[in-house]
Parts: sequence; C-alpha cells; structure tokens
Amino acid sequence: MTDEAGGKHGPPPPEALEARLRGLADAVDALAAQARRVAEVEHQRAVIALRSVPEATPDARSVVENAVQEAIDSHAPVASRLAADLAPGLASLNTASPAWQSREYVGAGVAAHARVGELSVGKDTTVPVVAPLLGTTGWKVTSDRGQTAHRLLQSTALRLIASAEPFRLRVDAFDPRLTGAMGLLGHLTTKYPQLVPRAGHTEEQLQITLSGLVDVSSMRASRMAQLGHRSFEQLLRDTGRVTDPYRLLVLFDYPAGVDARAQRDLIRLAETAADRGICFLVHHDPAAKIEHDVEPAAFLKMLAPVTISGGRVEVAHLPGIGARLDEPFEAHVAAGLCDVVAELADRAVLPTIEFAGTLPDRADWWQPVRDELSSVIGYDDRTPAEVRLRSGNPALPHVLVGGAVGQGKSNLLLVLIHGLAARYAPGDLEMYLLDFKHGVEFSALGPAVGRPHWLPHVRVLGVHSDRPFGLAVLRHLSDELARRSEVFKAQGLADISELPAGPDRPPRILVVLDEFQVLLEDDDELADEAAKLLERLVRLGRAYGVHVVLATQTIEGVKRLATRRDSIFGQVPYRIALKTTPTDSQAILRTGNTAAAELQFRGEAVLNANFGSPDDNQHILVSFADRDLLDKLRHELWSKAESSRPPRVFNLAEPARLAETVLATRPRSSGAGTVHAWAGLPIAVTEEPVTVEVRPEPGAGVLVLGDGATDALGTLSGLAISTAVASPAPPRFIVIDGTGGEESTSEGKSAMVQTLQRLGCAVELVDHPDAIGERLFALRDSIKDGQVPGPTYLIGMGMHSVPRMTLHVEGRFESPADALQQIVKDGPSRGVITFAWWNRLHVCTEHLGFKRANVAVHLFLRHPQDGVKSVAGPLVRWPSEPHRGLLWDGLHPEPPVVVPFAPLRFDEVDRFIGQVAG
Ligand SMILES: Nc1ncnc2c1ncn2[C@@H]1O[C@H](COP(=O)(O)OP(=O)(O)OP(=O)(O)O)[C@@H](O)[C@H]1O
Repeated sequence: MTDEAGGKHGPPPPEALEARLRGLADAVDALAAQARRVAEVEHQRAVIALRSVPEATPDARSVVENAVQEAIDSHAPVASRLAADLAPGLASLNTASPAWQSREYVGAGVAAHARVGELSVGKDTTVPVVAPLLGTTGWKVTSDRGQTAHRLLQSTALRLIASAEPFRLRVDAFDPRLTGAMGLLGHLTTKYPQLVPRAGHTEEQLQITLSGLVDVSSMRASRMAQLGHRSFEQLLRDTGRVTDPYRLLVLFDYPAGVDARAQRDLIRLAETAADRGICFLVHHDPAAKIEHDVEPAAFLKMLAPVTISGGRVEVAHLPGIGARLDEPFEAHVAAGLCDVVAELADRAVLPTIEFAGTLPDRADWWQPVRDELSSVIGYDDRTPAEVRLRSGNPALPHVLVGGAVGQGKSNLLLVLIHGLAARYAPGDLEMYLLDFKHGVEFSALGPAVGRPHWLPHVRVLGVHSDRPFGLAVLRHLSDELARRSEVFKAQGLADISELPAGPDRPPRILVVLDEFQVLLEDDDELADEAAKLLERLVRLGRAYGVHVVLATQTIEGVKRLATRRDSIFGQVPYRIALKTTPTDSQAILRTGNTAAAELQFRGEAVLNANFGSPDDNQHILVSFADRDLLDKLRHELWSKAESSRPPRVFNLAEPARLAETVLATRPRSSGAGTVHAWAGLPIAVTEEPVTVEVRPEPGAGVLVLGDGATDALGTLSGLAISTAVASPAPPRFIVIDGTGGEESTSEGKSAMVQTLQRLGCAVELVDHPDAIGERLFALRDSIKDGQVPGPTYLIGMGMHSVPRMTLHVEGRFESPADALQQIVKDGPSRGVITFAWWNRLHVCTEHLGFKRANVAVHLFLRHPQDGVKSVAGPLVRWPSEPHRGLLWDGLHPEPPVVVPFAPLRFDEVDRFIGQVAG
C-alpha cells in the first residue's frame, strides 16, 4: 500500500508535515484576513445604512420615527460590535469613556484598526467609526484646522500604544514646527524611550529615524524571504518573536522639514511598508511652504486619506460620511495611561535563550580544530546564530562588539569565550582576556582563594588591565606573530589552516580586549605604539591563527581611532552590535547602518559578518549565561584538562602575590654570593619577577621611597623572603620597625617574620623606638670590628618614623642616622646588606647623607615628582599610583615599572613554604 504522496506506508517525513502545517497556517491566516475584510464591509454597510435614515418631518413624524428607530435598532448594534471587533478596547472607545481611567484594556493587543470619531444617530445613539491602520501603509490626514489634525494624530498614537501588548508597537514622531503635539505621550517618552522616543525636530533627527526604519525594513525583508513569508503578521506568528515591534511613524505638518533624501526614504519605505509592519500617520498641510525639492503627492498618494472639516472626519472607505471628531484626551488621563503602559513594559518578560542549551553534547566537547573556531552565541528566530572565526574562504578572523551600558556586552563575551572553551581543547585554543574597565567579570575565570579551578584555556587574564599592561600583552602577541611567521616561512606555509592537526601546530589564540579604546584614548606614545601593534595583530593574526575580539561601549571621540579606523576595522569583518545609539551603531556596523539603535531589549543584537553591510544584518537574541552555570562549566573543563597552568592574572587595583609568584618561578642566586632579590612583578605577560642583583659589594642594598605602608612592606617582604630562599644557607635578618604597632601592617610584618623563620633564618625584631638607636650602633660596631656572624640583612620598615634618628645620643657624638649610614655604606663588603623604606627621598638623604651611602637601587612608590627626577633624571615621568613602583638602578635608561608584592597573609605562609619545599 502507498500513502497519498505515493510513498511507502509510515509516518510522513518531518519536512512534509512542516509544509502541511505551514499550508494550514496560511489558510487560517487567509480566513482571518477575509473575516476582517467582511467585518470591515459589514461595518461600512451598517454605518452607511444609518447615515441614510430619513430625517423626521412634522407631518409624518410617527411613521418616520418608527422607521428611524427600526433602522437604528437593526444597524447600530451591528456597527458598534463590528467596530469593537476591528478595533478592540481602547482602539475604539470614546475619549470620554471611563474605561480610559482603568487599566482593564491596557496592553490587550495590537489593534489593526483605530477609531477616528463617531456617528450620532437618533436621539442618543452613537456608533464608533474605525478605519484600518496598522497593517496598511497608513493615513494621510488633512484638516481645515491644523490643530484638529494634530489632535487626531496624537489620540490615535495614544490609542494604539495603549492597546498594544508591551513592546509590540513603537511610535516615532517628527514634529518640525515644535508643536509639542506628542507631549501627550510624554510620560512614556521619559520612562520608555524605546517605545516612544522623543519626537525629532530637525532634518538630521528625521534622517536618523528614517535610516533606522530602512534597516528594520531591510532586515524584515531578508527574514521574510528566508522563511518564505509574505507579510510581517505571518512572520510574527511563525517566529513568535516579541522583540520586533510594529512601527508607527507620526509626521506632523508634512512636508515641513522633509528634504529630498528624507522624501526618498519615505517613498522607499512606503512602497513595502504594509507588508513589513511599518505604518505612517501623516498630517499633510497643503498650505505649508515646500522648503526642498520634494513632491508631496508622490508619498501621500500611497496613504489612505482621512479628511477633517468643520469638526467632522471622513475616512477613505466611508466616503461622504462625516463622523464627529472626538474630544481631545485630558492630559491627566493620558499621563495615567502612559504610566500603566510603562508598568506593563517593566513587567514584560523577555524571552531568554539559555546558554546551556546552545552547548554541544559533552561527548562532542573539545573537537579538533579544522579550519575554523566556531561557536553558537544565540538564535536568529529558530536558527542558531554562529560566530565562525576563520582565516579564509571566507576570511572571518576578528570581531568588533559594541553596545551601550548594561545592554549585555559582558554576557555576550562570556557566552563566546565559554562556548569556544567547551568546543575546543586548551591545547588547541589559548585565550588572552583583557578588560580595561572592570566591566566584564573576568576575575571569575581565574583562580581565587576558595576556588582552585580556572578556565584552562586562559593564559593571560587582565581583570582590570591598565594601558601599560595592555601594551605589554600586545607586544607579547606581536612577538608570537613574529615567531609563527618564522616557523610558517620555514615550512613554506601561508596560513595556519594549511597545517595539519598535531603537536607541531601552534594553538589558535583568542584575544578579547574589552573596552579596547582605553588603550588608544590618551594622546601619548603608548597610544601610538598600541595602535600600531593592534593594526599588526589584526592584519597578520588572520593567517597565523590569532583571532581578536574588540569590544567597546563607545568609540565615539577616540582620536586615534579616527585616523586608524580603516586599517584596524578594515580587517574585522564580524560586527556584533547590541542596543546602542544611532551614532555608535554606525561606528560599530557601518555608516548608515543604524540597526542597533532599533533594538529594544538587552541581549538583542545585530550580527553582521560582512563589515556591517546593512543587507547582511542578522537580528539575533544572544543566549544568556547564568554565572553559576559558567562556574560549573569551568570546573568541569578544568578537571577535564587534568593539568593546566594557572593564567597570568593582572589586576590594576591589586598588588602582586608572593605565594602565587613562587608557583611559577623560584628566586635564584648566582656565584659569589649574588642573589637576585624580587622587587615586584613586571607589567608584562611573564610572571618572572623584576629582580635586583644583590652582591656583597659597596653600593648594594635597596632604598624603598614613597607613601604607602602596605606597598612598602610588601616590597620589603619580597626582597627579604626571595633573598632568604635564594641564599645557599639561611641568612640572618634584623628587622627594624619604625612604624610602631600600626594595625594595617601588623599581620604582614608577623607573616614575613614567620616565613623567614620557617625558611630557617634567625630573625631579630627591633620595634621599640628606644631600642632602635642602640641596635644600630651595635650593628655598626660589629661591622667595624669584623664581627658580623654571617650574611645578614637589615630590613628597615618606616625609617622616617624612627624618633630622634638624627639627634646625637647622650654620651656619644653621633646619631643613630650616622650609624645607619655606616651600616648601609660599609655593611655590604662585611656581609650586611640593607633593604629599607623611607616615605620621602629627602628624609632618606638626611639619614644616609648626600650620596645616600652610595646605594644605587631606588624603588619609588608614590612619591613627589621632583624627588624622582632628582634621582632618575628630568625626563622620567612618574604618575605615582597605588601598587606601582619605579625601579631605578642607574644602569637602565628606562627604569622598569613594577607591581609591588602585597604583604603576606597568615593563611599564605603555609602555602608559600609548601611551594618552596615542593
Ligand atoms: N542575552 C541576554 N538575555 C537575557 N538577559 C540578558 C542578556 N544579556 C544581558 N542580560 C541581562 O542584562 C544584565 C546586564 O548584562 P551585562 O552585564 O552583560 O551588560 P553589560 O552591557 O556588559 O553591562 P555593563 O555596561 O555594565 O558592562 C544581565 O545581568 C542580565 O540580567
């Protein structure tokens, strides 16, 4: 046996079912449209019948009155019912109806028809007169008095916006003569500008609105073509999308303020408006002076005429029937209504696409990279929206992401990063993730106290990066490009996709630079170099498997981008724009492409894989990544990776950590008692600390200068502890503490002492002010007498706070400072080296003398410029920021900037010792 289609028995294939369902839905649509037309005709008939009821004359009064009543009785209820069917609820109610003051009908549904006025018949019967509007091209309203036309336009806009479900209709308006007619909806403009944006008054504003509508129209056209729909209604029903509203454009006093370009757009839009859910409500003032070379009729002829004269209004499909124009809305009624609409919008639930649903099955995680890295970032209706990073055929190497504050940029970046991390193994994909504004929560991607896992793909994590770190990462990547280029050249390869998978193929690199414009903002050398490196990265990255994601809130006004726009963005075909301003939409997509300004919800985006060309706009909803779910995913990936190195984490606002640094590297010593003491971490990708070579020779030692007790203590701890670890045998430490019992550093001081002791060092702590001087004299004497028992380090914490340092002590002709000066100067060759902190250079000079006991190494923390310049030279600029140090050793013309270590915490001591022992 065969079925209807001639095939074998069995259920029809899903495509056939789908086609049948679609056929049925089309038939239902056609029926509904027909029913609407029938209702329209019936309403028309009933109204005409009422209109032709004869006037009562005195001689035949009763007969005629009866006939009149009969006609009214039979037609009026029909006409009223049909009007209410066509224009439900607020769309057809009289402005005086008490229903306007209740919330009952607000948000009931988009009304295709709208009331223009009413017909009075008999003594006290009225019938609403309605006309089709949404779903048509619109109305051309003319009036003997401009004011009445404005009244109809504003009432109609209010009726429609109040009837529609939240976010199903957006009303834009152009009011070139500043009549303020849209003020009636002012409450909504204030609360929900995405529903009723502020009316435009200038030609530029009109142009922005129109170009947005052109984008909407073109996006709808391509989706309709793609899905085989003929109308916007069909598209809506089929996709169930609530984020794509009907659009109503209200034009007052047309053609005032309409130039030739706007006119062209209006005509272009009007030609297909009815099918694309775009509708015009136009007041035409025939008497208005035509300011531009514009032919009003060319546009107006596409609209249904609505004529007002003497307080009567006549619509196209009811010729000769003048309905009484409604009274205007009371301002307080309109305001109350707008509040209710805004409240409903607040409560409207945005459909969410769960990120988990866009991940591949676990069995398919970490597939080998073939010729692209691709991941699903959301949905375009029911089709997954993918970002495919590839070097050729077509070349889609990089992405530019933009969107205003709070519109879902962080979520989008996290979706992209985690989507890729689930699809490709850390061996095939490395990530460099930098956030320049502390927006994206990248910190969760690294390790933390109480969270041992991290995203195993991440090599560098700039949680809150500063410009110098960004530059360092760009330099590092630039070196990596150079390295890859050598390898590729040697093998005669042009592109990474030519390399087969295997141990010789370098991993793809994903570089995410959030708020990348910060790098280029200032007018300085750093910005210059960063721009050049960025340019190089996007130009060469394509062939060498480096993919860059540039994300920004706004790139308006970034000077360096203006000149380098083409050379950077010209290499970035992918554009993803979340909701933003028309200007930024154009900056991210392309000039003239304002589609991102038309988006309504956070999470909605325009995805474009063709340099922002408007014809390639895809309207997508980005999937939403719940933070807990992402953490679970990271844990799972981290466990799957078995062994992975923690990323280099950089946080502008935080100092470096000794316990973490010792995970990555070890303090070293080299021959002849030279140790390489840790001064801090460099602002670089590497985790190798910046070291100070400490030789037992005159001039050895480190002077730490400037404000910030914790930075100073952290620096001294780094120097002391690294020295202890690096020394062949545990040295002795004498810790002089001039800061007294200061709370903020007490844990750090004790933890430093504990750590040194656990490393086997003898530690002597001298913190009583009265004891310090004597201890310095004693130490000086032992140096002088050659009695130093072995390598000894004097750690001076807050020497500026030691009282009476420069006063002669009773019974001696010298001060403790004199003794210190001799210790610092003569100590090194006798086994005593000093690392000490003063808050100011001049205090240190007072203690140690003009040459500061010949010590070469100065480490400046927050310190006034003049002091820094007097040591490091007039060209050095030192911005003095927390957690930054400038290391001057007199040897390097450009002193390196270091990130000082934080003082150790008690809970880190064990970890540190364990690491060193392990
Ligand atoms: N795709 C989405 N689907 C549903 N809700 C979303 C989506 N994207 C973002 N949101 C919601 O919007 C909020 C803000 O998102 P997100 O933090 O990503 O914005 P942002 O643009 O990065 O903000 P900021 O400007 O502060 O960096 C989220 O907490 C979430 O509630």
